[in-house]
Amino acid sequence: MLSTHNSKRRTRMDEGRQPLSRKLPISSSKISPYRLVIILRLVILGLFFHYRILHPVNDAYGLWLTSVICEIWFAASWILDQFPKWYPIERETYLDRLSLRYEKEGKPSELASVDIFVSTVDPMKEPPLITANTVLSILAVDYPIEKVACYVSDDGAAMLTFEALSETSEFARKWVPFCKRFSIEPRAPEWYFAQRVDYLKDKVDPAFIRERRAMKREYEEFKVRINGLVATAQKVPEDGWTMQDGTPWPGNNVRDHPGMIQVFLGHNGVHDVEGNELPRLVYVSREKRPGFDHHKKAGAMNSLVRVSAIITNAPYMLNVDCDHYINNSKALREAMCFMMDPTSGKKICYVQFPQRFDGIDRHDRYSNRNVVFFDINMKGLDGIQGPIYVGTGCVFRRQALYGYDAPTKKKPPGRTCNCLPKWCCCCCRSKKKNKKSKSNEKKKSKDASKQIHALENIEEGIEGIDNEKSALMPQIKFEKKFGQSSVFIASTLMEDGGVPKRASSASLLKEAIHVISCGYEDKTEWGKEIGWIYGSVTEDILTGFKMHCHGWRSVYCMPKRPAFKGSAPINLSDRLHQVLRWALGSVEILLSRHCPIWYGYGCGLKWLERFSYINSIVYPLTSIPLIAYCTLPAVCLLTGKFIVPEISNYASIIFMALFISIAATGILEMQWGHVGIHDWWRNEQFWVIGGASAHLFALFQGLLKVLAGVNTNFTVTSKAADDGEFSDLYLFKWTSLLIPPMTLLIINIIGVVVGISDAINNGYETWGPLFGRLFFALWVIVHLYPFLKGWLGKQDRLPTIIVVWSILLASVLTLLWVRINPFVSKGGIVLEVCGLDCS
Ligand SMILES: O=c1ccn([C@@H]2O[C@H](COP(=O)(O)OP(=O)(O)O[C@H]3O[C@H](CO)[C@@H](O)[C@H](O)[C@H]3O)[C@@H](O)[C@H]2O)c(=O)[nH]1
Ligand SMILES: [Mn+2]
Repeated sequence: MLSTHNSKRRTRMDEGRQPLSRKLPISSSKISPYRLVIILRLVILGLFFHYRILHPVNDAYGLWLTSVICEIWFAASWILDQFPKWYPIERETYLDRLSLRYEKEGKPSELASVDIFVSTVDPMKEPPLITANTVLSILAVDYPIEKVACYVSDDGAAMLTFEALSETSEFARKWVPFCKRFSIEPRAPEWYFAQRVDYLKDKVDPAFIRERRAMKREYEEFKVRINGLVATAQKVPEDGWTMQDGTPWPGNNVRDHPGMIQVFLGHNGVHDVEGNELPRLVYVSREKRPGFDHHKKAGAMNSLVRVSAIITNAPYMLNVDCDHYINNSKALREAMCFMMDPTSGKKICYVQFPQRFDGIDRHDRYSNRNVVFFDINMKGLDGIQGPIYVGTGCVFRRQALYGYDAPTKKKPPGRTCNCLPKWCCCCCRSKKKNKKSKSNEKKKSKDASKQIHALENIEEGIEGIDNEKSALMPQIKFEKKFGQSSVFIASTLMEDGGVPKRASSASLLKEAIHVISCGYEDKTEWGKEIGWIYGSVTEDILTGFKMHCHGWRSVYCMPKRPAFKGSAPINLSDRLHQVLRWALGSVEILLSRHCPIWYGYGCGLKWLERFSYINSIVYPLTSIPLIAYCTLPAVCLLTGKFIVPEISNYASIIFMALFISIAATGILEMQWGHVGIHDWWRNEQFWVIGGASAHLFALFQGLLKVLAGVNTNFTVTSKAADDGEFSDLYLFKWTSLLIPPMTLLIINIIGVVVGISDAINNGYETWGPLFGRLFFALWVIVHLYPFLKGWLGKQDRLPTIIVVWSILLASVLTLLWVRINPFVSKGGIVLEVCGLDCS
């Protein structure tokens, strides 16, 4: 008896020493044929261009040239997209080993602390109830309470958000213990109560049923209070808002207000209804003044980095958009399986989770889920240097955000080397090495003591400064880098996080206000080398790119139960505006100094990773060849010319082979990525729709910004609250983004009509060549089909397909009728239409 118990304990201890996660390469039966097909496709592509370039179309030289140029561009962008998918991997985590290792019985938990950032800006577009749900899911996360702090950044300085947060903190006192007692999922009440529970099936505990009902009622009342706040916030009083204690709300002028910080939970004995502590909840609205560039979301995030460093200074942080709630309460533990791994953890800058969504129509008409990206491309990157950062659902290592290089055995941390070619870097390092190691010892002790002295002058003394880093940089250098807050600087030196114990909360709060003032970042490296990087509305790509350039690696984590879920714009116009913003962000990076084509050679960035970054910023350029290529079929049908000459047998074999290899890569990719054909097809369609509209506009706006200095703004996408099921899908808002795809659609439909009627007029011998052109035009039309659906909307309850066919049929029949009309003689069509024989 005793011995079995002992051996059990021993295996458990062994288990605790095992790795916390494992790489699962894709099985070779799936990946080998995939790679083979890619190589074949490359060869076929070579033969294809060989044929295309040597066989111009003499009577339609312009058409031929345009099409070949477009094809070359498509081939190049295919290469950029394809090769980063060469080594896809998946991963597995072992949460039980994590807790065996870091949560030993009878001892306090050794899991690392995490600061969680939520960003919100406009309470009208981002309803407070949604933000509240996100905050609740964070407060109730399955992690030691004292190790979690939630910071909400309010860029809208809205009293509504502030008061909603106050209500939320009150409701959390009941919600958090309920979640933990019954281990429910997800811990965002709106989504939890939207799930159905089958009380009969699982013999559910009657106590649970009772409490669930009571909690549901409580939540309903909470919702009523929040909606009440929203209702009163609709009309601004003449002299602005006043708070409950009668003082005016400091944020009445959104563009000109002081920094505001309020700690709601996790201090002076606010406990939940069961008497337990709650995680900290902090409201932050950074200072705004006219004449300052606030750098949108990136600026907001950097303020939170500093505030959190002063108040809690956790070594890790998670950031989520206000609508991305925690759907899997173990999400933080999942991330820690990578970050806290004693062997491989140290080199990881962030753990990115895929974005998953609620409330998207079943057909996912506008490819909102982005499944191909999240399930194929990102897994590919994970096999190279790690996924790109997508802006939300990402756990960072704080030190990696401070602009340090990834640790290596040879290189001391703290050295940065960008932009210089490798040989230069190497030679400068080897030269300096000798000198440094000699003087290092002396310098270290001297600077460190100076450092400590400087810090003791401000309120708090600091113990446990990382001597090596402070030795490398004197105080002045730190201030140039991080700004004038010595408390913040001191915090950056504590690699394992934590704040000095002697600090009084009043002085800390004063310092926290200081670091969110709008001049704080002047003449520092914030946004340039450290924190979230400025200069693009897609700050995410840039921020992740910088870290990869410093040699860090990132990790893609896909737990079975999605870790986070958010909402996405489901109507056509909002979706196009979202894609427009993303593409614009990419163009901004393309034209900036951080362009991955030029930037960061000689550092840790792997070349396939670079390919992928290049791909993610040049894709808006593809809109031009794409639009040209989609116009070609219509032109061909109208003029009776074609982009290839009379086809030989050899040529038709090549064309078929190319077509088959394209299909084959797609199919094999779907297999290893576990993506369905439907999602894949949506992705293809939206690639054309977005390319023909949003990407083109982004290109022009981006150029305007660079050439004329027109500023780009961050149009926040609205997060629908709880109005009717998908009512939004059919919402049609006019925007000029719709013009190019609309035109493409119309000219191609006209082309088809003219082509068919022409063939009818000229007898059946012309049907052969017509077939090629028709196929080409239909290819464009099927890709634009979701667009057509969105455009026609729901007004006419007729199924769209009927509308399309009736337009087509009607036109063909009309023309036919004109052709066989016995009352007119056989002149040209044009003459016949007017009904008079003028000759
Ligand atoms: O001045 C601003 C503007 C925006 N935001 C926040 O930024 C987030 C993203 O905005 P959203 O309109 O939802 O953009 P999406 O296109 O849905 O977001 C994706 O793309 C963005 C990059 O364009 C990333 O920042 C996001 O994390 C990512 O989810 C929201 O939480 C906003 O509150 C701010 O905090 N301050
Ligand atoms: Mn969003």
